[in-house]
Formats: sequence, C-alpha cells, structure tokens
Amino acid sequence: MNEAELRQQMVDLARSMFNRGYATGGAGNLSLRLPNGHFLATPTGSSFGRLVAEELSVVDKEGNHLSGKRPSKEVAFHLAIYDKDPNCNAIVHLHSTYLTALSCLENLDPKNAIKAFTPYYVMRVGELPVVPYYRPGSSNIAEDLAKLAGKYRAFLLANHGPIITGSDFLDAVDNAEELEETAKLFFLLANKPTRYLTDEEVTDLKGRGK
Ligand SMILES: O=C(CO)COP(=O)(O)O
Ligand SMILES: [Zn+2]
Repeated sequence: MNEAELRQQMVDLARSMFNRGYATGGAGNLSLRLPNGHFLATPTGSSFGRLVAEELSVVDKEGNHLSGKRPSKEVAFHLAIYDKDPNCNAIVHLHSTYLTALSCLENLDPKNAIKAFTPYYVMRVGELPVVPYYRPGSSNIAEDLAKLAGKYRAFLLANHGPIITGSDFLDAVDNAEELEETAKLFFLLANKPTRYLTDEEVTDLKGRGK
C-alpha cells in the first residue's frame, strides 16, 4: 500500500473502532510504519471518529515532527516499539472498556495479565505483560516498553490501557479486537470455575499462525 492508501486505511479503521465503542472522546492513539521509513501517527487529542487523512502526523524515527498536526504525546512509546521490533509495522493504543478495567486490577501477573483460555488469544497475542503505572505521555513508558518490545505482541499499561502491535495496520486492529474480547470474557468468567488451556495446548498453538 502507498502512503495515501495507508492514510485512508487509518482513517477508515479508526472510525470503525470508534463506531463500535473501542475508543471514546480523544483517548488512544494509532501509528504505522510508512514505506519511506517515517511513521504516520494520530494527532494529539484527536477522536478516532473524526480523523482527517491529510491532517495525520508524520514523524521520523527520532520523533521529529515532519508534517501534519502535532503528534500524539505517546509517539515516543510507539517509536520505542518499532525500534526494537522489526516485525511490528503498526500499533494501536486504546482505553477500551474491558482491557482498561483489567489494567486497574490489583495483583496482576506482571509477566502475563491474561492466562490463556481460548486459542485465538494465544494465536494473536500470546502473553500480555504489564507496564507499571506512569502518567500518560511519560518517557518512562517508552523506557519500559523498549525492554519488552520484540518479545511480546501486546502490552498492558497499568491503570491506563492496552498497546497492541501488528504486522500491518489491519493485523494490529484485528489483534486489538481479539484482545478486548478476551478481556470481556475474562470478566464474564470471573468467579466461575474455568478450564484454562494447558501448557501443551498453548505450545501447540504457538507458531502456527492465525
Ligand atoms: O491515550 C492517550 C494518552 O495515553 C491520548 O493521548 P494523545 O491524544 O496525545 O494521543
Ligand atoms: Zn492512553
């Protein structure tokens, strides 16, 4: 896809997420790797329901603002992930209801906030490490993510929300939807005796693709 098509894809899928309740107000941000090595990102404060293709922000890998509106205050953590994960070409950060509720629970396993109970969670995400709470826009988020990126496909910011990566923008959005649905099921199953996938079942699913 060329840059114009990628811009349109970001606008269209962001609106689709907004219309289905994955994003509200001005919360969350999106980015993707452009063919020329720069990055397209949502402008700070923008609603997923009202993005404009020509207004999207372009930054280089050092975070210099090259064109469009002022980029998301979280652009540093997006760049930290791209830097450490060459297979990541798109990132979705949401404050979606169930994943954000999960991010507020005490005693989450910092290595994996959701123990697998369905195969698609394993196939699309695998594990969900937790980054401690820092205020939105803090450089600490990027520093912590730099240590995890490349080893995981999604991350949970404590008391904040999820970050989901993908091989392209569509993949990142599909992974985000799968993860939000998994968190919803997690709460539906709360206090109900649950059969988790066994280690053997998880290992069998890993590396098989989607
Ligand atoms: O989700 C957000 C902060 O974590 C939104 O910030 P931006 O509007 O600057 O992208
Ligand atoms: Zn946020």
